[in-house]
Amino acid sequence: MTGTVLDALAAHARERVEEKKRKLPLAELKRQLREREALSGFPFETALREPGLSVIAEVKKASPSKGVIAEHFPYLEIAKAYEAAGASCISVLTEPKWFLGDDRYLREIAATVSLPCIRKDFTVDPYLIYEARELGASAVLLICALLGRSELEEYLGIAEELGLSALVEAHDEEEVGRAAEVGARLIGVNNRDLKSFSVNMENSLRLRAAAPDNCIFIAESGVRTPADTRALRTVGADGILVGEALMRAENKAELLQALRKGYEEA
Ligand SMILES: O=C(O)c1ccccc1NCC(=O)[C@H](O)[C@H](O)COP(=O)(O)O
Repeated sequence: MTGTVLDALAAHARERVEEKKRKLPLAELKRQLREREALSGFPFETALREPGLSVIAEVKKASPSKGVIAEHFPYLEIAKAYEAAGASCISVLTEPKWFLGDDRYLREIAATVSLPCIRKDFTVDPYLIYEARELGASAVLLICALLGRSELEEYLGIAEELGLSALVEAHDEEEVGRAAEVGARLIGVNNRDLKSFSVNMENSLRLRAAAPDNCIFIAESGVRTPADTRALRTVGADGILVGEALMRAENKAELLQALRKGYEEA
């Protein structure tokens, strides 16, 4: 990859969108959506508002930083195990090149489990939001580093219209401020530095205070121990987004329970 990883991911996402539009133009996708039942009640956000630690469990086959995480990848079984373990929501990667994700994984998981799912992708065009709805998602990820203020507002508006929640991801104070200004109700702070790939929990611990008290605040990346969730509670975080640690855990229920216990003990 040349440039930053995020630049490469975004450039490839733009190419994917053009290909998707050639296969199914946006007007036709919108027409198909009009025939579907409206999504009401913002199920993703509602699940995250439950008391206690909210856990968004990620179905993640590979990543730019770790390469292949799961050679054997029974994605439906993994999603069902997350549901049985008591996760609040499921994150499904659909980025195909570096995360080895697939739209099909999202469609099938959303149709199989009763937990709300977020489409984890690099949303660089409204098409991906409409498509997320068509695939059965209840939420999309909007990354501040990829979207200017007006795009963030526009994309949030589209998500809202479709009944989808938007998890707005920030890495620093400026991005948290921008997320708050555009009215994001769900703000995620990523602990992974996308240039060095280093993970530092301090990022979400420090930035909680920069986000509005009444937003749902999610710590993303590198969360793996009860000590992490204990520290997150002390700063007032509401939830976590966990990929690798849960993917590698033989007993997902045990890890999830331990993470919740750490949070409750704080
Ligand atoms: O995971 C990566 O290597 C990565 C690289 C570049 C951009 C994004 C990346 N990850 C996306 C995520 O947000 C994580 O999958 C998610 O927060 C879970 O992280 P983890 O628990 O550390 O697997």
